[in-house]
Amino acid sequence: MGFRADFNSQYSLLEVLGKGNFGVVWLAASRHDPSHQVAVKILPKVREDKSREETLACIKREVALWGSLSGDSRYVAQLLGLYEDGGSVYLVQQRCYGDLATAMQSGPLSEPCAAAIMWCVLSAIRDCHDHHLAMVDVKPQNFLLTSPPLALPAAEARAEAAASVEAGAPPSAKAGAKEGAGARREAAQCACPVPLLLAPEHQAAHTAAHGPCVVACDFGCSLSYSELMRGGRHGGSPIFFAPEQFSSSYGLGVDVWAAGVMLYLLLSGRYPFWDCKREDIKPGMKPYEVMLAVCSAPIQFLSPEWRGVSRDARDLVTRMLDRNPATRLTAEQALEHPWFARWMAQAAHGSHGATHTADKSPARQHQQRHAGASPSRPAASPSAAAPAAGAPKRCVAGSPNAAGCQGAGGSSGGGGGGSNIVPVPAAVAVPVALPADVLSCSSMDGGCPADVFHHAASNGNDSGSGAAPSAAAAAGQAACLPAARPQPQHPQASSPSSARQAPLPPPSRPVPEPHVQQVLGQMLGPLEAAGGGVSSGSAGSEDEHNHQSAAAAAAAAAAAGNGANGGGSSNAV
Ligand SMILES: Nc1ncnc2c1ncn2[C@@H]1O[C@H](COP(=O)(O)OP(=O)(O)OP(=O)(O)O)[C@@H](O)[C@H]1O
Repeated sequence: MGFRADFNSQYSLLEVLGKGNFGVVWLAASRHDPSHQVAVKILPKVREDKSREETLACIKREVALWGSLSGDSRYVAQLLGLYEDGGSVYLVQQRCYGDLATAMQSGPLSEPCAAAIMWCVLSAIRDCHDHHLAMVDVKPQNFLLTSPPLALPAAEARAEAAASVEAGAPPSAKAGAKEGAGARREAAQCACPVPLLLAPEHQAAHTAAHGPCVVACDFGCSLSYSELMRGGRHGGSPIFFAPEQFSSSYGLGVDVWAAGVMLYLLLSGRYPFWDCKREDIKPGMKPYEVMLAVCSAPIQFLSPEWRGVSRDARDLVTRMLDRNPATRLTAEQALEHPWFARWMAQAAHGSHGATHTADKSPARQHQQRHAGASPSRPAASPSAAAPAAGAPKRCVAGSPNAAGCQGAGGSSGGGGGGSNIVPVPAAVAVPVALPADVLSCSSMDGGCPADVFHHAASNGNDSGSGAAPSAAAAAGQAACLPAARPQPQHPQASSPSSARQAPLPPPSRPVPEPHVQQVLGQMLGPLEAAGGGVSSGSAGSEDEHNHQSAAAAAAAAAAAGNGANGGGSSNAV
């Protein structure tokens, strides 16, 4: 593949950090400077379900897409070295500290914490879009912490603290019913496992040298713009799918939708269309159950976790979860939402400010404009009302008729004011079980893993009818697990005071080895030549954000006979 062949003389493997579907991620140290630690993803050159050539094509494609961003975006895990031997590929990358999904297991986060995280998520998405890439698989599992997670008090401790706040009623909690609810929420129920915007002593330490709190990883499902124009491929994690993702073509807006689902999760610990906690989502939900809920269940903020959450936060969630991709916020617009101005002021002044002078995007300028402002509410402090732990709960998606989504509900859908969703093929209604948790990247064609929808659609039935009645009934059956499980605890969880003693993040941004650019240059060449549309510069017009535009462009390209096929197969490598 043209990668370096001397991995073993450069690095020594220390311990396993995690396992993915295809490889193992190791912590490794440089042999020249053992204090220089990196993460190394070791991928076998042959996978069970495909040939060596197909496997290598998959790896090359992901590396090329990732590499086109890494280096240009500080919100993406940095790709530092590329090695191979006879049996494996070694992707040397920035050492991170677990994924966001794990870090947020202890429940909803405070608003400043969620804002700091979402700022990084949207910035990563914006940078992807500037490079003509759709991330496609935006979800907490694909954002890694850049510094060790902080220990949070156990759920019980937070509930206790909540009770004591109720009893003792500190001044902030007495300020008014509304403010009191917010204070209790922030104090006890919501903490911040990510070292940013925490106690003042932490904030002071988060100087400009410290980078984003989370970075994006895993570009295996990502699509270049021309792939989107050709109809994309059905990759990603269905529960994070935008409505248009259940149809044949979509655009960059799917990433903002998925980030909206993430924001809802960060603030409430729940998925937006199911009234149950994240860990209680029923495994094995059918694709059409997911689809009907995503396309038609109302977005509500009724669960107790939303009490005390600001109107701005809800407004941003609602605008990111706009079912019409043409009016949905772009990543850049989302970054300009007042909610960020409110909570990110300190972060902008500290960890995001001084090091971003080269970033001239409007979002960046907006961020700089607000760098001196003070947040109107204090950052989270330890204590108040944890949600009642785990009462058995039925999880029901909202009414399929509550909001329109053409194609999803047959005669019952389509009333939703401007939805331009392409009718969903009936084949999608074939009850194919989703992967265990409907959270995993479920697909790639073109040599990558098979997709539930691809699988369903491959029976050739492309008619837009037939899914609705039974599917609509089934949507109401999307259920939580029958009984809630205990809240998972972070292994280090102990007490608020131990949280305050957690180590600070590493200060500097890792620098790629010199060979990386050269190898990537060789890999990006074919991608671009194939019309991959991967760019190292910024562009990203409004049109590109609109899947209608993508479809129109694909149609025009097809008319011009340039090979757009609309069939969703990748030929990028
Ligand atoms: N740079 C990193 N630093 C620290 N830990 C990492 C890093 N990259 C990945 N990990 C850990 O390793 C685990 C597996 O990562 P990997 O990217 O292989 O899994 P995955 O998301 O399932 O990807 P894929 O579906 O492509 O196999 C992650 O869950 C994460 O905890």
